[in-house]
Amino acid sequence: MATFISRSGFIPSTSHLISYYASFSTTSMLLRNVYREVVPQKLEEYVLNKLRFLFFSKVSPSCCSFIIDDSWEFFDHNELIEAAAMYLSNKIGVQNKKVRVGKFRKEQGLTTGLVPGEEIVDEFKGIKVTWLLVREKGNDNYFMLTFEEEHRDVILKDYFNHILDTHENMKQEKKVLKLFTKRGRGPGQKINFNHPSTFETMAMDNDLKKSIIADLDKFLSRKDFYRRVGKTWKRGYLLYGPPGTGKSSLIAAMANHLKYNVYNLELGNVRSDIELRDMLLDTADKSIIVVEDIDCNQEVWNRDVKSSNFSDYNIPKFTLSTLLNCIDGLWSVCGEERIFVFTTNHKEILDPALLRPGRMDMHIHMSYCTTQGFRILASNYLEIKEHPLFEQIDDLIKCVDVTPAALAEELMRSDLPDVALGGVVDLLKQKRIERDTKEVEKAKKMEKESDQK
Ligand SMILES: Nc1ncnc2c1ncn2[C@@H]1O[C@H](COP(=O)(O)OP(=O)(O)OP(=O)(O)O)[C@@H](O)[C@H]1O
Repeated sequence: MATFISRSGFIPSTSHLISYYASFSTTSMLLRNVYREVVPQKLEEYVLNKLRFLFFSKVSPSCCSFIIDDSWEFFDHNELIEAAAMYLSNKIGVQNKKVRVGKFRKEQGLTTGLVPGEEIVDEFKGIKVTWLLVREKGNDNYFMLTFEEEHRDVILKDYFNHILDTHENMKQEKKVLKLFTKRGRGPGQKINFNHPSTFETMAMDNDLKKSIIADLDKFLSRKDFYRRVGKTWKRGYLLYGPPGTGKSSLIAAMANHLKYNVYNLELGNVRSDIELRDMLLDTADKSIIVVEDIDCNQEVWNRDVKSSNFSDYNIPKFTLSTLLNCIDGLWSVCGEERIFVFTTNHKEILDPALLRPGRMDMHIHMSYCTTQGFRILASNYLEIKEHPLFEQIDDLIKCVDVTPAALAEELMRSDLPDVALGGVVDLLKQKRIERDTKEVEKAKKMEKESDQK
């Protein structure tokens, strides 16, 4: 058992101990208040910063430091500052007792930041790098990173590139996507693009889905390749299939996957080659440029009709060749990282120039729903993987043409799987009756025709 004995050998009583403690805590509170009154918080931060700075600079003779600031007289904004701030925001952890938090218009979710005086220890290729955000009176904040001198080259060449690349990826991740609708010259309409479609929610053949994702990822990673072979860094996809098979949904899934903005070009109102060129030039890098239902404007797509022949103001005055030349020619000199998507319900009537190899890199057939596709829809809408009605639905889907859109509409009618799937069975049976009736009528017609012969 512990005993308290004073220097004089006198053992203090409990009441003495309590009164000592009370007077000690009152004195310390008083001193703390006086300190707060006399030393303002900003001064305290300043002194602590200075001490940390001195400690960091003198931490070891084999250490060296880089400063990342924005006071370069003859240069514009130092991009490394923004990149470092975002890079470090991902490294902030429980060891950081004070953290800045913000929400910014162009970013999804919250953003965290380092507070002056706080440090972060990062590791790159086994090298320890210590970061400190420093606030100096009258100057902007700057970053100081300290590491062993022998790694100077790796830090300069590889570490900073790693930070810039990570920053670029993080920016893409946090980006709020935009949908631009362009009808001719001018900025057009711009809204936030919040389409929920992703490759996961797309009801389509799994192998096709994987091959599209692989193609997009390959495109993203081949910047140097395109440069080396002297080709424009762009890719074209032609999506074709009946209405309601998910062409628009697939474009949204591609945009969400790539984190690209979407430009929806409405070509119906474009009056001249120049207007078309301006419209295309007005689109930004890292975007998907969409022309939907290209089969709907036959005049536009017929390459035999020369634009100058049109006198009627209501008829579009450019041809498919103009569009294709714009895409091929324009971006070979001034654009990069663009995806072009054309959609059609009738591939068979498209101008062969568009279908020529090299024009649209990938032709994607969006087909009627398959049994595999239906499982994805059931999982999306009802959150179920199995159900006794699935077998019957599979058999019916195999023998009728039904779009994912029609099935999705049926699945939305109820949250109860029995009810929603019952509706799907009724829809498919109805489609089977329609199909049988059509086949009977067709057979009768053929019989009649052969009788007449
Ligand atoms: N393959 C699919 N996977 C998941 N949902 C789909 C799919 N196809 C259609 N849908 C659903 O049906 C709706 C309509 O589909 P969407 O507009 O993408 O079809 P579309 O082929 O572009 O039609 P259109 O040719 O008429 O423009 C979508 O919002 C989505 O809910």
